[in-house]
Amino acid sequence: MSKLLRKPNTEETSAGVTIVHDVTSGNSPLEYVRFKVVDLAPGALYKEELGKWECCIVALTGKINVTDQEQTFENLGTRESVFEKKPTDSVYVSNDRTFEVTAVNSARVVLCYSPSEKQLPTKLIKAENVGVEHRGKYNNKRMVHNMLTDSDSSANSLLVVEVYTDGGNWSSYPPHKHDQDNLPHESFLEETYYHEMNPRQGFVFQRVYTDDRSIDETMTVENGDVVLVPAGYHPVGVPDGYDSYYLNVMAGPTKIWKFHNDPAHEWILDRK
Ligand SMILES: O=C[C@H](O)[C@@H](O)[C@H](O)CC(=O)O
Repeated sequence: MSKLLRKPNTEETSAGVTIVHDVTSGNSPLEYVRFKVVDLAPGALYKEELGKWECCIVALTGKINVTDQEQTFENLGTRESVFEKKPTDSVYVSNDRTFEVTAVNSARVVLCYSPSEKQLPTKLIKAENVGVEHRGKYNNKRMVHNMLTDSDSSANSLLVVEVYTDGGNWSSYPPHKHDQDNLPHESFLEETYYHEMNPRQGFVFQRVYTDDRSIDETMTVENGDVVLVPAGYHPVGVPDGYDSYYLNVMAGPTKIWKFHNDPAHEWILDRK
């Protein structure tokens, strides 16, 4: 199995708290992005001290309360399934803070991390304020929820988006990359993909490849899987009959999303 593909690896770490994914610099090739998926039983509490990391706490499904020990946000979350296809609530918590998440009902929480030195204010990113963007044409259509974009000054280095791609369509396509710290031409952002499928038994194909093909992995990605993108192009193809969801975390030395399309496939964008 590709080293870039992570299957769910559940571990109950305390009463009602199950870690489903925990991507760190210690167990991945990523240095700027950390990623965690946590399942919480009703009433369960997850607590974390952040150190020099900032974190976007996403109420992926279910309802949660979040506190940074100064502010408390209650009943966050808008959906029982990501395939309700509506934005959800998130909370940005900066470095050197401690946060607690408590489940109001059964909840899945996604924790998105990137390095941070300058402490910024904790911020509730309300679902109603999440930008919804429809991209693409022909069989390249997808819908994007922009939770933390590169133009959002709420975070130091973190970008978080979620993408919906209906069956028979491609996204993160034409293939693009952002693996060179070469602004203004291209930025260097590492990336993770957290995937869900509807129906659950579905799969997508995701390729991660570099110009020199030093990385060239084509993966069958299933519900709940994570794909790591340390470098390279990273297109996703969705079979007919299934809908794809993924949540992206991106971070790098500069919080600018300046990608470079694979020249061989950029013509896709020119179709009338
Ligand atoms: O670089 C960003 C990620 O590849 C996705 O968020 C991608 O941009 C989604 C899309 O535009 O299809």
